[in-house]
Amino acid sequence: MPSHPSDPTLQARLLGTLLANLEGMVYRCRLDAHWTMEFVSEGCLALTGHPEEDILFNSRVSYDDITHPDDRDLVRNAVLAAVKNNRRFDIEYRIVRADGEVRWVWERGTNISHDNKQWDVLEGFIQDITERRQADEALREAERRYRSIFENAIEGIYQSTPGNGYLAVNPALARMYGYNSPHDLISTLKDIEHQVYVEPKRRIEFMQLMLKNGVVTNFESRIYKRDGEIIWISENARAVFNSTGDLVFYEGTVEAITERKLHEAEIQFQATHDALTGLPNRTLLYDRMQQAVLHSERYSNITAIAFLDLDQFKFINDSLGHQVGDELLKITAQRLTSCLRESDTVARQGGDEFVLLLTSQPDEESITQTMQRVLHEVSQPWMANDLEFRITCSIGVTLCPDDGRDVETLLKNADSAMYKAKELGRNNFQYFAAEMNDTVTDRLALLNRLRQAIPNNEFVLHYQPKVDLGSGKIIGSEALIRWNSPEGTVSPANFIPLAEETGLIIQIGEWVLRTACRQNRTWQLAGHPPIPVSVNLSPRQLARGDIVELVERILAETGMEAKYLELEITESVMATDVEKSFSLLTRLRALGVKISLDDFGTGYSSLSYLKRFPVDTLKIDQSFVRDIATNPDSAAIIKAIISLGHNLNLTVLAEGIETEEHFQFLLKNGCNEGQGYLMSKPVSNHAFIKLLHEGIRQYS
Ligand SMILES: Nc1nc2c(ncn2[C@@H]2O[C@H](COP(=O)(O)O[C@H]3[C@@H](O)[C@H](n4cnc5c(=O)[nH]c(N)nc54)O[C@@H]3COP(=O)(O)O)[C@@H](O)[C@H]2O)c(=O)[nH]1
Repeated sequence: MPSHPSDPTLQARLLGTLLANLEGMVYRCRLDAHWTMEFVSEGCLALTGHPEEDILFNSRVSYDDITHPDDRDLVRNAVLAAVKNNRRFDIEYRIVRADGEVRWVWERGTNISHDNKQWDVLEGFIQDITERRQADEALREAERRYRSIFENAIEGIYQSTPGNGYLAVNPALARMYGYNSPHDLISTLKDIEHQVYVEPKRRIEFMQLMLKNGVVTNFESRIYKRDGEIIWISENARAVFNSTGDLVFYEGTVEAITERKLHEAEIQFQATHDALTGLPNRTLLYDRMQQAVLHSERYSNITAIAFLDLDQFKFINDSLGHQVGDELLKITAQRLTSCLRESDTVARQGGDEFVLLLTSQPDEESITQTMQRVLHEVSQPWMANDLEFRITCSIGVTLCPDDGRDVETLLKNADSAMYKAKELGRNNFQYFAAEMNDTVTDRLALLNRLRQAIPNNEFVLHYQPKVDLGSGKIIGSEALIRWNSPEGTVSPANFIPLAEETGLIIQIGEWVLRTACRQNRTWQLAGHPPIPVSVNLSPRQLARGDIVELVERILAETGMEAKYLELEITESVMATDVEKSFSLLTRLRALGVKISLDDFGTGYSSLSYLKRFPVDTLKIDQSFVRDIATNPDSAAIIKAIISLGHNLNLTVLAEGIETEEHFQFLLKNGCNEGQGYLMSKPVSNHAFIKLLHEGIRQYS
């Protein structure tokens, strides 16, 4: 028969079972100096390591002894306070077990009323909570660590709400965004989308990515700092959901990447721009051209590609030095840029070649106007070494889609048109025409043949007499090269510029100098009246700097006296590297060689140099002579040159005299000497000897 729950025997047995199996110790003790135990449950041994009988009535050890010395006051104060206030006490403290191990315990108890008035009695329960305390401590430690990371991280850390505000940010993020403290940031930024992101749509993209993937990685954006400064940041973040799957907040890290971005931009810029001029380079040009071609095709508008080459740049670079050459390229880059719209592109193709990309052009007229502007701007004077210079350019223009629909073709066509512009006297622009491509092929073929001309003995010299205008007597000769190529005679006007461009002129010029001196000496040895021979000196020959040695060597080789050699240089040679030219010409003069300034009046050199430079003769350019009758300006210029020359004690020679009228005008105005078809065209060596003997027609 089952016992009734109120049966005292049953209750005692249940209580005994409970006490025996409790993890901890039930006790009854006196509130005295030793916490004298009157009763302890079976758990005493497990808790303290002491058997019950050792503790009861302090037989071997008191509970006060077991209490950790550092915690005894704490325990006593807590118990006394509770007793005084008639409350339960509830304390955590340490005990020292029999084996010396320190354990944390949790004690709850109360003062109970009883008949003995000698001492108060406490009843309670003491439980080992060491594991929990350790777990709590570990948790607190972990929290401390994470807080330290949060507080001291260099990266910004945040939690933000989908509602556009911040829940928490660390000091690094506040600093990064220019705020005094995390609180300052959180209370100011209530609308992340507009207050933080420079492009507010980035916040929307951020949220969309979160919705789709739950994370964003390396999410790079530009953001406003508190003072309005814009910086680049990179975010790594994740969405945090609650147990029911609702989005609670986003949390993530922020890295300031402005420096990296600037560095990347710098690298990108370097990869796509020319280091000297800062202009887009070939890579970027091709890219933009490709886009422009597509645009032209889609919207049926014109894209113009202009290939521009500086005239005489190589000469300037060689003679004035690379620093001046670089300066000129930079100035040209600026001038070109100033002529175009922002949407157009000026690129440096390499060397002294530039490409202009003009998009969405309304018509050819507008392109023509731009090209005229470019020619004008490029030819403006510029200063180097305190000297004023001018340089011109030649431009080839091709149109998309009419002349080509791919980058390579368009550039090739523009290049061909540029060569045409060079051929037509430089300082002009030409639109591409299909037949121009043949010209480029022809040029390459010509160059190949030109290389073989000296070894194959294909050059000869012709001579044009120089005549004293007063007496009509031949007083000199100009050596002019002729090329009897196997394919026919090639005019020097066609191959000299090519030889100049490619440097072949150095070899050719040396051949001319040697041949002219040798033949002149042969005339003299044959008993013909000795007259000087003039040889054209290319700017490149002078720029090399060894011309004096070359002339000396050839004079020695041929036995010709220096006074019979005249070197014709152009004005530009004199005006480029002034000191170098001055020194070379002075040394040539010292040998006894004469110097004449060819094509005078067409260049830009300062007249002050004329006074200083060792020059003997001014050769009035034939373009002025040709226009004597039709252009009063030309006539006036001729008169001025004659007067200038005479004032400087120079001989003045006019070239290109083709008519009696030219002759009379020049004679009347005091020009000393002349050259031209009226007297004689350039003739062969043999024919010239004949002229020397027979003389030419007498004038005046
Ligand atoms: N560096 C070198 N340049 C040279 C050399 N030989 C010639 N050249 C240069 O080539 C250009 C063309 O020369 P060319 O066809 O020989 O023409 C010369 C004369 O034939 C021409 N001329 C002379 N008189 C008249 C005339 O009355 N009318 C007319 N239309 N042309 C005429 O002028 C040219 C001479 O020019 P210049 O040298 O300025 O005195 C030319 O630039 C030559 O310089 C060479 O060996 N080396």
